[in-house]
Amino acid sequence: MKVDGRHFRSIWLEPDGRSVGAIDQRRLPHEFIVAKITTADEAGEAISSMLVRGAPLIGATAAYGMALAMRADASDAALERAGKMLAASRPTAINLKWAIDEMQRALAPLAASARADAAYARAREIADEDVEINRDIGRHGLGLIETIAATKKPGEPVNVLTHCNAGWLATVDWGTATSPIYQAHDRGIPVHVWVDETRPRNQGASLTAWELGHHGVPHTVIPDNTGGHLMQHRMVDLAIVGTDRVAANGDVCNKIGTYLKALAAHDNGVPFYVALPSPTIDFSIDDGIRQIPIEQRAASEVTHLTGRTADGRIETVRVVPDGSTVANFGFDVTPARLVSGLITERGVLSADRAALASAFPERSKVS
Ligand SMILES: CSC[C@@H](O)[C@@H](O)C(=O)COP(=O)(O)O
Repeated sequence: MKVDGRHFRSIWLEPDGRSVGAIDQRRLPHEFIVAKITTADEAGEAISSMLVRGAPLIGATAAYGMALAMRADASDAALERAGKMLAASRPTAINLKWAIDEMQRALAPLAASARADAAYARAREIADEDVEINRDIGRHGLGLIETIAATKKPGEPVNVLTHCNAGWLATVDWGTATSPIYQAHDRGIPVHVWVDETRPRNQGASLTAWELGHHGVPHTVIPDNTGGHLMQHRMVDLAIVGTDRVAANGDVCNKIGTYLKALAAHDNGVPFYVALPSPTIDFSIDDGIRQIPIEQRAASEVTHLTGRTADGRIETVRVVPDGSTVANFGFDVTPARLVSGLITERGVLSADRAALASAFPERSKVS
């Protein structure tokens, strides 16, 4: 997507053919800085520090991390070691494990001398496939927006609520939840997005708002607790969120607070859709609530806030009293019964085992 009129992906291979460029998402929206990742360890650190984040981008970064590892040492032991190190960088997004498995499956049968080139080629493919998948998610999700737009008065926007950042920054390009929105906007359908700020790290306020603004999509940032009120007053036509892992039964794990939005949507008859690429499906898990590991992050993400002062300095301030205990669960699970549908690259599916398995038979048999 575009940044100041110039097309960017969130991650790319640098012209030197070895190192990897990525937008440093910790600095947005205040500073647009490109980071260079030159080793597998740096790729792991980029994921755990959230320089890159969002399930599909975590997967693509891990794939490039495996390629960087193979460049340094293409032995069997290094292939195993790099996979373990990268897999430990964040626990919830299954795309991480998916990408590492893909890389190991492609590289293990090869002679060590052939592994580095093959690893860069497969990482590039994983990144390119993500772009195509997200484009297709947008095509399928567009139908949902078009149906609602047909019920509106001329010029009246379709109001979409989203949580966290499942935009192009969270993927390689297009985003998952945002892809239908961008495609509707690009076709001239009036869309307006309610952007949940998404405490504690504020991915909505900092990243989704930044992306939508750069693409010219009308949007309003709201405190996390606002969605229920908006839904009661018919100010939300549709909710679309992303996900870090979908269990085989259709349960959806996403950024903390997603479940509360799904409950409010259910109570108010607002359609609640989840957009996902197939690598986000974990067919090895049957019960999302019991089995998906939920990341717990540093207390400082809750106790402190970072922002720009009036004179342009970036500062971090404490907002919680000294001595208070805090909890920082990164994700929650929305039961499948609250999900109106799953927007995938192969169409909009019901959130259940049969629909997932029949749309992705090759994946459902593997795990
Ligand atoms: C297309 S991204 C889907 C999810 O990864 C996204 O909604 C999300 O929760 C991201 O969480 P984050 O902690 O910022 O990595």
